[in-house]
Amino acid sequence: MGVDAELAIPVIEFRTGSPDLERGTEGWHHLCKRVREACETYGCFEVVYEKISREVREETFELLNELVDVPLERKQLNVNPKPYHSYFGPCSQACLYEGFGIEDASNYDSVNNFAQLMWPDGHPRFSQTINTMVKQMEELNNIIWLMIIDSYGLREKWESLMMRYNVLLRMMKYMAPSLGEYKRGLLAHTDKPASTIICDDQISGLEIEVKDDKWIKLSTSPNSFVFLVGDPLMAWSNGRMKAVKHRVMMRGANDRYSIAAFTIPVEGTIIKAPKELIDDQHPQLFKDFDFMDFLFFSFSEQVKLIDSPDQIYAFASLSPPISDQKHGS
Ligand SMILES: O=C(O)CCC(=O)C(=O)O
Ligand SMILES: [Fe+2]
Repeated sequence: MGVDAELAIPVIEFRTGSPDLERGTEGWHHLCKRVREACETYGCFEVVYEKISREVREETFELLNELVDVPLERKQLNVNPKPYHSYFGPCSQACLYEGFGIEDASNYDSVNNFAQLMWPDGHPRFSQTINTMVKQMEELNNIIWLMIIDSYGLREKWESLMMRYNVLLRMMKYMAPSLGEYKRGLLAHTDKPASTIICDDQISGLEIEVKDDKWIKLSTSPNSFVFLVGDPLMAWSNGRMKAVKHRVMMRGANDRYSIAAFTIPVEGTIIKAPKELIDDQHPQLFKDFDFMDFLFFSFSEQVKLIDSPDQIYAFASLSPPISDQKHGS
């Protein structure tokens, strides 16, 4: 169905140096409320975050341009047994898409190892810039997660609630379609990592579903990023937040470049809704589950026929749901 040009997702500003970013201030609580509302209503928002400099951002995209020119046999060295962590070239399901994966990319050595696979003589500027970019995106993600925790009144417990995670960086290119075409760049899906921060080069293409088959196209500014709630964060919130269905659709003469910082909870992490988010009005929707088991499940052959947003229900839903009273904590 159609793309609505009128509707837009919330834009939330995190102003550098502002007291609003100091935990506990009135401004902080106001931002927490806006973040929570956006995550519950849309499952995403645009965040204006100038702390990540335009220079680093522009250089990141220049480097991504260099990366896509690496010979295919080198690109194919980017392999990882974990789903969605490896290189994918254009294929029948996504003929415009190409993407690379760097696991634990806020760790310099991981980025450097990747760079050495792609460029046998190494590429220190790639390793440095990409690692800097990812560390700053991770910092942004941490602020947003803290806001989510505080927005549900769970401040006292934040240390136990904050999942430990690594950042999976994916660096992507979507080729421009033929003249006049409006063509799929990436299949509609909900994200399987806990949450995602996307940064693009202002060539639009990312669309989110606001209601059944009603889509809006996002367009970001050079200082903004898109935060997306993934299935595990939705399950953690006991269904209060929405895991947003999104896709990439390409039109026009320009290729699109984007990078995504995915939060991958560390091995052994159990996704479990805090007991404060379970009550009679909000019975527990999901059983506690191991994040990695879910990730492997959602990319397995048996699951291919299940629509992406339904996979988490197939994997972990409790039916009937159980309220706190019956379940205890
Ligand atoms: O490239 C984009 O804008 C979106 C990428 C995405 O949704 C994904 O890799 O899961
Ligand atoms: Fe996605």
